[in-house]
Amino acid sequence: MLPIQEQALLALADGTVFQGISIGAVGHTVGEVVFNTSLTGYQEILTDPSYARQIVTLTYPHIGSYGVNAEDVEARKVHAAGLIIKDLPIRASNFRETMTLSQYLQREGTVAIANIDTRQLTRLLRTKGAQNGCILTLPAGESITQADRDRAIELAQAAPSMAGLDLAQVVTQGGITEWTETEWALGTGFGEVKDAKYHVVAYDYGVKRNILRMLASRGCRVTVVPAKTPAADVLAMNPDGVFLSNGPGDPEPCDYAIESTRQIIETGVPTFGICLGHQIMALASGARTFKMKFGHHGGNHPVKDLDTNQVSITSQNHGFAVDEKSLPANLRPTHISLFDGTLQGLARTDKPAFCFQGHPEASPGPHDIAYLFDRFTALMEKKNA
Ligand SMILES: NC(=O)CC[C@H](N)C(=O)O
Repeated sequence: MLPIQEQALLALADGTVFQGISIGAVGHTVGEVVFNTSLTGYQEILTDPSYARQIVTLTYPHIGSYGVNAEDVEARKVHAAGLIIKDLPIRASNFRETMTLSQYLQREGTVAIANIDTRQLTRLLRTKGAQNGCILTLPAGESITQADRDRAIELAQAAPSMAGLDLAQVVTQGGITEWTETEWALGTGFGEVKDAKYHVVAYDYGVKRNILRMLASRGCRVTVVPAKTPAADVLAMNPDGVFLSNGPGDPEPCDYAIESTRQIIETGVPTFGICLGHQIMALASGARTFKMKFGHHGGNHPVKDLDTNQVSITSQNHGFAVDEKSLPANLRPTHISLFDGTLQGLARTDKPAFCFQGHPEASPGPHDIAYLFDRFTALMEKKNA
């Protein structure tokens, strides 16, 4: 049960205002309002660093029913700027639960709103496109005035646009760390990589832990390095492969990442990029990116492998995409979205480098396309043979 039911407003930059109840921290938050269609995984979504400066609307109506635990996190803290849901169940129940979603949001200082007609909101975002918004909490029991509404709208309108924002350098970790933890399994929990076969250097632009775990589960010892690490420093570590992580914001202003990626690919070291990493690899190869209308966020996106015609149901979370018309001759499309035909995968024809726009580590989501991790280890195997 919630201790106090503070009220809350959700205002969009276009002037639309929704009224609901506060289920998180007191105060206000601003960010780009996006919708995610995943049925489960609210804790992984909240902690995904790619959601920095974004307020996430979950379209599944009941959120919070299994509470939160210490394991289902993709980073050490909540990165989403806020949360919008329809219904917070009165009771959370799960054998792994350590606290309720509401307690967690309060502890993390995350402003969140419930009792919102998320269908209406999602249709609005789908028709008009993603836009900035503000969640403003207000004391319980007091009537909400027009001045409160106007204040929330003004805060939404004053928030910076996502286009042009380099957020990778904001969320990247400070130092160099070694990652050895493998994937979680019921009964055994997390494991440790033993007798690692490959050494991978992973650029952290806001990396999700499950990517590192899936690499570790495939025999990789992973050295995680900050976003601005020069290519020369990475190459000096003698990696078998280099990984370019997911991350928040617009890929285009990340010139340091684009330049180091260009240099690394040039040397012929096997390179794999996911999401922001995919966009960085494309930019480093001479392609362009653009801002999508409302992006792809969810766990039910069909993607076609153009080499095999196989369709995978994938997890997605991106607001930018690579422009197919801008591809240079040495960048080959390997996957497309069956939702809107946008590019989902690319491979260099001249170097052992490939990338994927969606999330093969799908945490949460289906693992149909986890074969991309095996493709990466196969490239390293071939290089070392
Ligand atoms: N998940 C990601 O890495 C997102 C990449 C980028 N920030 C986008 O929105 O397109």
